[in-house]
Amino acid sequence: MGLEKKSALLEDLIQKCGGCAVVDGGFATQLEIHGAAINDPLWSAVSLIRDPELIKRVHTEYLEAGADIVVTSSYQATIPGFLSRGLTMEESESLLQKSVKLAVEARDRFWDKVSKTSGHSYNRALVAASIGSYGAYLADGSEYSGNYGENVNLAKLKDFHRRRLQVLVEAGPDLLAFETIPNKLEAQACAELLEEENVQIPAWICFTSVDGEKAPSGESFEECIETLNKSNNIYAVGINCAPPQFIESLIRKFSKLTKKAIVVYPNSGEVWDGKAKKWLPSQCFGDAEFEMFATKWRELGAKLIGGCCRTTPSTIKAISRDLKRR
Ligand SMILES: C[S+](C)CC[C@H](N)C(=O)O
Ligand SMILES: N[C@@H](CCS)C(=O)O
Ligand SMILES: [Zn+2]
Repeated sequence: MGLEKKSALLEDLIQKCGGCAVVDGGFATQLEIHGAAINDPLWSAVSLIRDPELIKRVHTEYLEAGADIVVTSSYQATIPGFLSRGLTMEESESLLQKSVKLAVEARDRFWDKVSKTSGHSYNRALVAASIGSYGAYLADGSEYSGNYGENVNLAKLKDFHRRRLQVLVEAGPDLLAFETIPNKLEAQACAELLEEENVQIPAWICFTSVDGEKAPSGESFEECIETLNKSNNIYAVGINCAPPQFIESLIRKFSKLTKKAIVVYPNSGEVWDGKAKKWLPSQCFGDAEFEMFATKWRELGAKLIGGCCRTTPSTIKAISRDLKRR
């Protein structure tokens, strides 16, 4: 299936949902709720090695909560990350494939079950392969600073992303989800790579923001989005893993900067301490607030809405209830 047909699948889903589809919530968060220890350089991707069944369980919980799109466990799954743990190239690539396979299996099993029941309100979900930023791989919090140092240039970022992208594409997800991109250079690298590799799967590119106005690097979103607007591969642009109170004004800003669909899935409002590797208590929003926010974000034109870190299936249930009411 080519790019146009796959994009049409996403468009159909958005339409079936009444104009706005629900993305799942914090994947790592739900792993931790089930007791997974992910304080590790591979973070949530360590579960691909240790507990693949738990990954399927978490995907299923988000599907049950009403997610129309599930995001795979590959955010911090990288070939260099796996190699530096002593895995072979073959094993590393097989774990990447597995991240897609697990989500597809969970989706198919769930859909097989619910599509046979009468009166259900679920849609057949799509699987988005997560592609975390270079900063996520560095595991030093730099997905929230955008500061990759002077030695990181466009070629290096493309090299970092290339093989993982190829393997994930080969595994056949419905979508590609570039997550927590903190600067213009990496957004450009991802967009150019999609074209160079002739990828036939629609992608979204999500940035983080720590001030509610700009990318973490300090670059304006106008600069960051410019290259993305020219790309046929990119279906949606937006924000993930930033605090929810920033989202309203960022949707307003993005609507002026792009004709692409807008995707938003913020975290709970807590702040990641990259050194201590833990979430710091901050202004934290609960399910009821997310439900109200989601109504507003939809009115402002977001086409894909969900949650990121520290949100859970109950957050997604609240968002889904709200967005599918009309
Ligand atoms: C989205 S952050 C909380 C992911 C974890 C981070 N890259 C780290 O490894 O420290
Ligand atoms: N998809 C990742 C994003 C982390 S910012 C997760 O939910 O674990
Ligand atoms: Zn997150």
